[in-house]
Amino acid sequence: MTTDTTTRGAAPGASAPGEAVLDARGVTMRFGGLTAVRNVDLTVNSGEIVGLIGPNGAGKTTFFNCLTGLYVPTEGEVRYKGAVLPPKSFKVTAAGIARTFQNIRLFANMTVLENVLVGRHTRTKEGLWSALLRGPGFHRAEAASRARAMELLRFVGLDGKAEHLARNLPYGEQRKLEIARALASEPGLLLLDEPTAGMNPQETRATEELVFAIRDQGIAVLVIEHDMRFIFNLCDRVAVLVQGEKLVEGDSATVQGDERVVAAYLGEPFENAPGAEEVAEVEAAEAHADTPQDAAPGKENDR
Ligand SMILES: Nc1ncnc2c1ncn2[C@@H]1O[C@H](COP(=O)(O)OP(=O)(O)OP(=O)(O)O)[C@@H](O)[C@H]1O
Repeated sequence: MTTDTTTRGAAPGASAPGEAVLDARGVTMRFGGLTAVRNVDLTVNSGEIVGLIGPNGAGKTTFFNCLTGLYVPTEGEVRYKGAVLPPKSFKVTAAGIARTFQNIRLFANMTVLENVLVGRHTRTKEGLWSALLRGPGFHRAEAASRARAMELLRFVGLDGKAEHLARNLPYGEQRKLEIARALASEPGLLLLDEPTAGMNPQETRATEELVFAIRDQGIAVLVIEHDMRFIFNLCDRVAVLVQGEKLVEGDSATVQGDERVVAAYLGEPFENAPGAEEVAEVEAAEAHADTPQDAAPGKENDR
């Protein structure tokens, strides 16, 4: 893991321990006749990594979009550090919530450093005139922004590639760059939408460590992911959405042991797997097959 420990102090957007950073209540999102998210409550406290899991189409990304101002929920309320969120994504980012997307959304023809600098625009006070006149204030702000962007690139292990074009980075590094760009807005809450999708096991492990390091800086994290091992290793709490509703919420052991989750989600890849009775029948048949059959009447010629 390439995390630079010199950047491990509290992040600018860090919150007091135990503070409710995100408080979503009764969030419902309807698209015409389809209710994609129904009456979902979710809190994320400072210092926490919370997972959001559920089968495809369960409403996870729609819920994220309701948290980040991309959608205005049909019903319900989302608060960030006690204040109701404005219904515009750039205002949500300015308030302190940053996100990455399921499909990577980098500026492919810009450099790695430029991508992170773009992420800093909500924290840059210099206005249009300052940029046009390029006075000393502008140069100071620009130097500070570049220094912070380089610090973030060091944090995710991409400082050696600052001048590379984003499109030339390998896939796993593009995902890291997305995270660095999100961190550039100095959030108090980071939302990660499938951060390990398409990654190999080493990249997934490195992402896990990166998320822990982000949490250690005082940034709360809410993560959607289909990789269960990643989620259960990483998260303090996990909420399960099924058909738009929150089915269960709890620590990893609680969620993993919940039969409804096993049935609705964890069991899904094995949808056609035999039930307990069928397993017992097969085991009995196998045990029977292992016993010598030669003595069975009428079976001598069956082999
Ligand atoms: N803009 C939209 N208009 C209409 N229906 C939508 C829209 N966005 C999502 N949906 C529907 O809402 C439901 C939830 O979709 P969503 O993408 O939130 O699920 P998800 O849990 O993120 O799925 P996945 O794990 O596959 O990404 C789906 O039935 C989807 O087709």
